Amino acid sequence: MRNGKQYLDSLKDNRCIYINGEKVDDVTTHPAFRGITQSFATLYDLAADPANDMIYTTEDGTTANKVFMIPRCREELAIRRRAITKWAEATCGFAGRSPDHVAAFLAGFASSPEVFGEYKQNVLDFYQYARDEDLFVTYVIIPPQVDRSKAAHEQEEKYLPVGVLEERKDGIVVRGSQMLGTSTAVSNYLFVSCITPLRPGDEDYAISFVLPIDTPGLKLYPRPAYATGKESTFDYPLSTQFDESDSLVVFNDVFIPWKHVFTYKNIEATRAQFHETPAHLLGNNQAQIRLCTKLKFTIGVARKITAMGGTDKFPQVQERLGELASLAATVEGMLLASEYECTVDKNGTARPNARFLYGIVGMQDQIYAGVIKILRELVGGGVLQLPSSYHEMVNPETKDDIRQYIRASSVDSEARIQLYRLAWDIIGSEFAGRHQQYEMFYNGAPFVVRGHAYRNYGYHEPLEIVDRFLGSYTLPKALLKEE
Ligand SMILES: Cc1cc2nc3c(=O)[nH]c(=O)nc-3n(C[C@H](O)[C@H](O)[C@H](O)COP(=O)(O)OP(=O)(O)OC[C@H]3O[C@@H](n4cnc5c(N)ncnc54)[C@H](O)[C@@H]3O)c2cc1C
Repeated sequence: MRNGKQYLDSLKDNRCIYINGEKVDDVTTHPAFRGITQSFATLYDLAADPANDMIYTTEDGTTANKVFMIPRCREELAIRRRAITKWAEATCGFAGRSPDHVAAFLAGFASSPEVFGEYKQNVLDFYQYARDEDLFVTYVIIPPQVDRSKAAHEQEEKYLPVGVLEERKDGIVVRGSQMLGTSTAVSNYLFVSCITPLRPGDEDYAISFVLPIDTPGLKLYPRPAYATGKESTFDYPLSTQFDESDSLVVFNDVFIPWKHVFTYKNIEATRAQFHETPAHLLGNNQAQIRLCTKLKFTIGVARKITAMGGTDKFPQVQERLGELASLAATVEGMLLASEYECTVDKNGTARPNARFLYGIVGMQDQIYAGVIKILRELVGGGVLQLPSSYHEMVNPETKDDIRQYIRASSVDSEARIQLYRLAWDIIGSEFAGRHQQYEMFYNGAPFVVRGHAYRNYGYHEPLEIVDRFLGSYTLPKALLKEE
């Protein structure tokens, strides 16, 4: 189990990241990444402290972080959920790609290694290595947006999505790009593959591999950072601490040794790694645990704001709070149902129930947007009736006005501004806007996630009920005789 300092030290390598016209020298000190690296360091400290109950004994007898656990029964899913929740609470659910997300995919891969055929030992070895070293692995599994109506091999140039350029005795060389590496800039390893359906002819893109972030030829181009230029956590509590960054990832002829290859020019294995193993289920289970915490946090902010402004006494406001409660409870209920109704597969891995898990995944964009809309409604213009920064709260020429007019009857000016600033970082800042985009797309476009819900519902039961009912009546016998 590594601690926060060891995590920070592990980031000081030769990674190649360009932002705002410059190459980043050290992500742990650069203003765009300093906040999030500190936050992730806190997660590692938290996990390393036995008091937080995040350490388990692995099947090999070593000790590791529970986020890497392969759950074998319902109780182990619950144990894993409690560990993931600890991390989610430390980031208020606002770090989508904390290290537990891809750890869940790796655990899922390693639990069904046969899916990887001749590369299965590579998968097992890397899982064990990542688990035992407590590595932070991120992923890019979506081809870049160029022309979505065309297959990978039909794009106007061969290496737009990442593909095999050369096969060598000791490994492969890949070229191209992939979107959109959340937290990749501050992680240790990257898992690269393609989760979107591949077609015959796409074999060069039907690959999966891992590589260290500082591999020569790997370049990251992050979007603008929301922490940059924000001087104070008091003014932007989430932007300054939890902006995990999203990067376009470019592979300029990158060498991958065979030991790091999981699937190779194999369309079926590249699909099956996600959906025949429990990887997609366990990864999405982690994502829903995080979402649960985020919704609880957001609802807590709404509850506090309405109490502070005295609006919670209005029945109309209570109704809106009730709506928030229903939305959050639905997510939590579906998460727990997926755990309760889990099944143990042929390899002895507990798989969260797909009907409930994908049922909620398919609604996530609407639920999150709904929660944000209600919070917007409840805060009114209060989130904009704030000074531009904390400076006005301390400047002798302005502080008395601020104290006098930005207040609530129950708390002082500072507490009110602090809470409303937080609300703005949830609903209105650039960070907030990106989070709406994240919850809508991180798992695929809305039509994709609802496709998962459709495919995994299990229609035998409803069809049986309908057929039984239809079978209970026919045309009147007398009429049939007349025919
Ligand atoms: C904040 C954020 C973080 C992300 N982090 C990661 C990450 O860490 N790793 C990673 O691999 N990916 C990540 N992604 C990428 C994410 O997986 C993709 O955004 C997602 O798969 C959807 O692809 P797209 O954005 O290219 O949208 P598209 O697939 O281009 O879809 C955009 C819209 O076009 C329409 N459309 C497109 N194709 C079709 C079709 N076939 N049929 C009907 N309508 C269609 C739909 O209206 C759809 O909503 C992230 C995305 C976001 C926004």
